Amino acid sequence: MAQRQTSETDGAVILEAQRITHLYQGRGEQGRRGHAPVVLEEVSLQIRAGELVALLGPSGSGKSTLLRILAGLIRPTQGEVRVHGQPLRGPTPSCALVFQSFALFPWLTVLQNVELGLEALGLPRLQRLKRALAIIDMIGLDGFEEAYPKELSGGMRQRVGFARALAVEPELLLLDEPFSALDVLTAANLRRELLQLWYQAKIPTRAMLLVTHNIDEAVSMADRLLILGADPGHLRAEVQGLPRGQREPHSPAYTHLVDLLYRLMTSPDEDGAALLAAEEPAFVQRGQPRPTRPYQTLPHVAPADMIGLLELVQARGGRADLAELGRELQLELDELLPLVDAADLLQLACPEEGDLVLTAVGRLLAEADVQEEKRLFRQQALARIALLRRIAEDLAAAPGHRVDEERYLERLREHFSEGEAEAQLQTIIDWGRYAEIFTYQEEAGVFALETDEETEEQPTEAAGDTWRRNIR
Ligand SMILES: Nc1ncnc2c1ncn2[C@@H]1O[C@H](COP(=O)(O)OP(=O)(O)OP(=O)(O)O)[C@@H](O)[C@H]1O
Repeated sequence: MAQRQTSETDGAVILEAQRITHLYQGRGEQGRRGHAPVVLEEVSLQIRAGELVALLGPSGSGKSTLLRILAGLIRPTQGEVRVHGQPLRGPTPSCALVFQSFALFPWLTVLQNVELGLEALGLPRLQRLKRALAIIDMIGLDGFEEAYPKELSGGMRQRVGFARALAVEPELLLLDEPFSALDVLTAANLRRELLQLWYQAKIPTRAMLLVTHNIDEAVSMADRLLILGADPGHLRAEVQGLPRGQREPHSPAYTHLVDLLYRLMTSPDEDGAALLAAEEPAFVQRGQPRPTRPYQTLPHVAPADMIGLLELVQARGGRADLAELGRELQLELDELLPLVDAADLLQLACPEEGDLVLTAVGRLLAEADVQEEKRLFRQQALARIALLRRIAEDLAAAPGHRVDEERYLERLREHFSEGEAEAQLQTIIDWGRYAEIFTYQEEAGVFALETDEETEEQPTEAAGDTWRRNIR
């Protein structure tokens, strides 16, 4: 592909975020003892003319929130965004967003959807129409001007999303996983066409910031990569991309960078910049130390899925390359990382130099029958997951061996948003049920100990025995 024509102003800072900290003071948080989870902490970055920057990070690390802050859609709790040195006070035509979900108005035609973005610019009707038609043509939607979104394939809908954003001729295009809802081939086509338009300077966009979960996408597109860590979201490392023209998949440099990124992303507790610098100083620009993690965060995965991954690794001799696993299973980072994170948290496997390596218990579990699998999972879960252990201990001590979930939700809400607190509890429920640590009565929102016929006759003592038997 042709290289992007460079311009005199390449390298000039278009947008700068200074020490952005954000707390969601949403409906769920108001009035509750002043607690609101910190979503982003002290994030500073710059986007310069001429570059495409990828923003990678685990699910929930605040990538979308950061993008919305940079677009002027959300005002950060602390810190400031500046566009060409001027404080950003709200949405600006200089920065346009493309969403993963396309976000089109179904009752408007393609042309009307694209024109909509131009209304805010206050252009006369004829000029709006001309500009919208030109961009529709350029983005490959010629002939579909009067079609409604429901008549279009996913790929074409996203073309409308791009056309709408590009119509305002933004200097900075903010892309929130724009290819992740598309099938593999459509995504590859759209990526290539976008880069072509940009490299050939057919669009006036001067820089792009791309949020992605796909490491291959990031390595093949980005000039620079920003890696966010979670709990709370912070900038872990800044990594130099490969020079354009040297990004052929499977080339040694490409594979090396992919491996490094997997390594970084699967070691959330290590100092990102230090880890990479030891490995490849030329790639690393800077990083920010991890803020202290306030509370154990569970990845939202089903135990069976994690065990499936362990079995696959075991079938390969107990060690497998994460990048290869991801590609083979067609799992993007937001799907693969939580599985790796769960296995690591339970000490069933650990990430090591871009590979996933089973621990001794992980190997046993991967080879075990269902009952033994559950027993080992239970053993690890009770040893490693503080909240599960707490519930198990409370159940053993509680009258009737029943405990209300509200007690734990209250605590979780002090550390997470309302939605995330509920999601954390749901994961605890899924893991605890799978491990047969407790039963959960959904309607009453109550945990109870596993009982069998014997325990029903003598609920108090026998149920305690069941739990004691379970955790052995
Ligand atoms: N409107 C909101 N109100 C309250 N909390 C929110 C809101 N939007 C996001 N959050 C929380 O903020 C955190 C960061 O969310 P965000 O969507 O920015 O992360 P992300 O890195 O983009 O995640 P993903 O990769 O899953 O899209 C999450 O814990 C999420 O639950």
